[in-house]
Amino acid sequence: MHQHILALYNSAKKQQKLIIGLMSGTSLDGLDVALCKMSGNGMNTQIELLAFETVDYDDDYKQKIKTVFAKRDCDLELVTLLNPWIGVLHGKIVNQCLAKWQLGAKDIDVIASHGQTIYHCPKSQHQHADFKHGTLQIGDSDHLAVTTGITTIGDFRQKHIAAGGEGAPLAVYGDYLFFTSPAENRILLNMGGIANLTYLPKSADPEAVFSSDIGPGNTIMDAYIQRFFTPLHYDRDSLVANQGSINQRLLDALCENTFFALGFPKTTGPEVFNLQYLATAQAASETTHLSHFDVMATLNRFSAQVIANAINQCSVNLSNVQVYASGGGIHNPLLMKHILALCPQLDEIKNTQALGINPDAKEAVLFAILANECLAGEKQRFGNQTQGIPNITMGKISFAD
Ligand SMILES: Nc1ncnc2c1ncn2[C@@H]1O[C@H](COP(=O)(O)OP(=O)(O)OP(=O)(O)O)[C@@H](O)[C@H]1O
Ligand SMILES: CC(=O)N[C@H]1[C@@H]2OC[C@@H](O2)[C@@H](O)[C@@H]1O[C@H](C)C(=O)O
Repeated sequence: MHQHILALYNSAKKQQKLIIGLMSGTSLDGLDVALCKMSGNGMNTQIELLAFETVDYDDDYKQKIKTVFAKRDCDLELVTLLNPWIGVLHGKIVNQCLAKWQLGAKDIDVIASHGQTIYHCPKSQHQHADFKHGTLQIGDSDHLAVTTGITTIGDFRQKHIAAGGEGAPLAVYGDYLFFTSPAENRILLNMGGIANLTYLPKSADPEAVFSSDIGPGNTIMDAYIQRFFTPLHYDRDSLVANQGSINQRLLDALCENTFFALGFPKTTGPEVFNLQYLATAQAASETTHLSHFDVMATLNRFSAQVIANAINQCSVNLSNVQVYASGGGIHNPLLMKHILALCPQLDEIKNTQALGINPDAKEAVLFAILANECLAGEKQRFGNQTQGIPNITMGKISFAD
């Protein structure tokens, strides 16, 4: 037996494993690195988040990725070069974190690497008869494995598409295994660049679980700030949006899109929700004259409205629903205030810290759970195939040598 197969076999049998989850999301802000102590699998999954870092990307990284990110036309040579470059860069970041945590490569069972999404196009978006859903993450796992000396599990989304899903959201798998509770119906809401949610019934009935992208979280607000408030990258503490007023005509135009009429599950990305999307809505509503502050106030409300609509749609006819939020959007006070105001049935929106997981680390932790399932999982029912949740394990394995 090959030494790495044996090592994986031994890891899979271990009572406790150390898995590093890596997430680099659509906001391009940095790499989230979550050191997870994991035991069990399936519904018995236990996680202790031992350490967490977001290692900010420098401007050079952001510029390089933005050249190809969510672009239909781009330089294929650059994509080819970025794929290993990001893998190596992520590997070096892991090495820095390990040094800081005083751990060595041998202490870690596996790395779970999401990679960097550069394009996502479900069929509802590309509408090409010859093709099914498509998604592309770069930051090759072989390069991560060689750079760190740690077996790396990556490229999680392709299996999901191969088995009938859209390649996202994958959060539902980890959410179901770790956050399901007989005490209450739960909505796990993540607000990164794109917002998504998972509904977890207290019955734990896989048939009733569902998950979907919702629409923009921070992505259009971030793009607007980066364009008009250089050198800011986002509207920290809603300082800009707070200075403007919501323009109802622009808000209505922003809400006019076929994506919102689609039922759950559905997925999207900055390929759709971007500055061009805003420009089209401004032209349609004759609001091109608005101040930057009013545009930001309206964009903030737009995100809140689509998020609140999704929560309300999920929780109709249900009592005892608690929402647990995560992702960078929880730090945007105006966004949180609007969402709560638009969901009158909710007394509060908690965050996943109340369930023991740092809300900024949640997505990275979720990929660690997917890797744990790839390694130690058994046949598990997660959800209903027609709800875009095929019963599969995900991830491709890269050895270090
Ligand atoms: N203090 C803050 N005030 C306002 N917004 C904030 C604050 N902190 C973070 N954010 C927002 O959160 C974003 C980052 O969120 P997060 O890291 O969850 O995104 P992501 O993981 O890249 O996205 P996705 O989940 O779509 O892949 C920032 O770009 C910013 O818009
Ligand atoms: C293709 C892609 O990278 N999608 C991301 C993105 O960011 C949020 C939302 O859109 C979600 O669908 C997904 O990430 C999370 C981790 C998921 O798959 O659950």
